[in-house]
Amino acid sequence: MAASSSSTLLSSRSAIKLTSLSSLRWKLPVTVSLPRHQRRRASPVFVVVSMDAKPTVLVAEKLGEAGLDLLKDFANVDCSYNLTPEELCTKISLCDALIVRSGTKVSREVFESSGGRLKVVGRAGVGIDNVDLGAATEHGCLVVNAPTANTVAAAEHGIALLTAMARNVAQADASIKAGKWQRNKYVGVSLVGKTLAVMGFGKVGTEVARRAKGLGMHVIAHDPYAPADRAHAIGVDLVSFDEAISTADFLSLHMPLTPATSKILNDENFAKMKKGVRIVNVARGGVIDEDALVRALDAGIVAQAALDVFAVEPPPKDSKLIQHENVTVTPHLGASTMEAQEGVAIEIAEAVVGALRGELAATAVNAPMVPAEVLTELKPYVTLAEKLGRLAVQLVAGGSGVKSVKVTYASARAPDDLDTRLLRAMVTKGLIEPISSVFVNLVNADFTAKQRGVRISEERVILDGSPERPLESIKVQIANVESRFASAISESGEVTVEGKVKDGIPHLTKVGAFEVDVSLEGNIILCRQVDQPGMIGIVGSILGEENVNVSFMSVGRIAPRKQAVMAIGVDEQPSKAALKRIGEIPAIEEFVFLDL
Ligand SMILES: NC(=O)c1ccc[n+]([C@@H]2O[C@H](COP(=O)([O-])OP(=O)(O)OC[C@H]3O[C@@H](n4cnc5c(N)ncnc54)[C@H](O)[C@@H]3O)[C@@H](O)[C@H]2O)c1
Ligand SMILES: O=C(O)[C@H](O)COP(=O)(O)O
Repeated sequence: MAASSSSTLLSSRSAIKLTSLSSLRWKLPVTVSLPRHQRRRASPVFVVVSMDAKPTVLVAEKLGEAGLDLLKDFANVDCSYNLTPEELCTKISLCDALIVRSGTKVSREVFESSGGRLKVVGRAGVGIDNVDLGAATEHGCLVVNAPTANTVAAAEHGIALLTAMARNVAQADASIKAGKWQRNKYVGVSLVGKTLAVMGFGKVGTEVARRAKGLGMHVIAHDPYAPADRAHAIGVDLVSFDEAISTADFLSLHMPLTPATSKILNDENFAKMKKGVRIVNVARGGVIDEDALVRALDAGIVAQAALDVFAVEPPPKDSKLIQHENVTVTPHLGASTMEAQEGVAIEIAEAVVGALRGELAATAVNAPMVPAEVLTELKPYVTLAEKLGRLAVQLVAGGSGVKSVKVTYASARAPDDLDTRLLRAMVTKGLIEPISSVFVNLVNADFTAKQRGVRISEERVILDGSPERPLESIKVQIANVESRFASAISESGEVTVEGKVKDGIPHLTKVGAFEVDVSLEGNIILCRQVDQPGMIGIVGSILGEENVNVSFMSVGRIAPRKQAVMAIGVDEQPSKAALKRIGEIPAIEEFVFLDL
């Protein structure tokens, strides 16, 4: 062993930026509509959808045909539009997945009403501000979105609003239809040479910037998280918020609605803008304080605004903002092109079907993600991690209360070359599922551990040698507990189990201080006995007489003729009578049956 590093990883994660990762496929454990006992036996990585139980997907807002066709190949699809919140809560308990656009609030009540059946929410679009992500995570429900298919549509709509606003297209159209011919009234402003500040330099913002440069505008951008070199590559300077809003002739908003961006354009910030600034918003209505915008329009600070999105949708008919003569509005049409809707429908249908199958598309917003190639390599270790968690918790004596768990990964890989989030989630699953009715998956593992007061720390032991395998061993230790099997307590005082993967099969290799070697298939009996000849035969023949098939046997001892721990892998659960007979063997000091 060359070095060791230690860290506590109980991080909670609400969202992951995926722009650069969209070509990868990811997987996670999600189980659909299976009875608990079947779920537990299923591979923790891949979903098992029972052949006679097709999942049900509720499509609550209109979705393109191509997406519906994809869904129908795999699931029962219920297209029910315009549901009231109450109707949605009633229906949801019969659904494994829900697909929405921006018009449906997926509230905490929806998750609570699902009774644990809802496993995936698919947002057919980008913004997930209508989905209660915290509640989804707490309920182990994966949220996926379709972040790329409507980017160009939104950018084109932003440019359409920009140009239409500058040339009063909507107002002039209304005027001529009202029988007027007002050429002097609708003199516009030119775009060429003007400064456009793109607020939020993500997917849509970048496409708007490209197009605006093509119109001859000087484009700057503000985005605290965007890399400057990406902006420079298309000739855009990243600037501070204050510089952006104070130097722009035009502002185009492209940031998400978050607590930090809510009402970010307010009285204070309108006061910093150039008099006569023009504003386009195809992001989210909530990023503007709408009352403050009306004041800024009335004061002439803002000359014009073009808005596709509103704090409340649809906005009240008598809204001063909507009725303002210098405001151009569209009813949240940014993503509404034939092409974008077809693309979004396919993108979200693939993500939802993939998630129901156990494959997590790159668009998960509330789960750690593990690339498929990493997962393939980690798969046997994932099983090992879960089984070690199951073994460790079953070794704890009732009433002890599991609070502090340490997982140690021994690997020749560099720390940043081994993503342990999936392994940690599976240890957590193994620790918690046998002692609760909670179904734990990659989405809710950290949350569930935290909620139950279980602190899981991780340690890396960096081994010398060639890092061909991702891991050499995993050790799970539970501190400050009594054990049902005293020999499982290591010298340092924790219930300790350790395992390795051999020929692709997870093995238990250490219990407490005793080295054993038994494959983690079926169930395990651990016995501590005085090391003496014939013990394997005695226990083996009792199990044989009771028709229990032994798959593996291994004896670990401290020294010859002293204490030894025998680990026996059994295919079936031995009867009480068989276990009693084993317990009655004089040399056996303690034993425990562990259900894997
Ligand atoms: N009107 C529509 O129909 C329509 C269509 C698509 C997207 N949208 C909305 O447009 C917005 C952008 O979508 P996207 O696909 O480009 O998302 P994105 O995630 O690719 O980009 C958002 C960018 O905003 C940046 N950002 C975050 N906080 C910020 C802050 N405080 N100030 C400035 N920038 C900040 C992020 O770093 C990111 O680069 C979202 O709000 C989305 O919901 C609307
Ligand atoms: O966030 C988005 O993707 C857009 O606002 C589009 O929303 P929509 O799907 O309701 O059109």
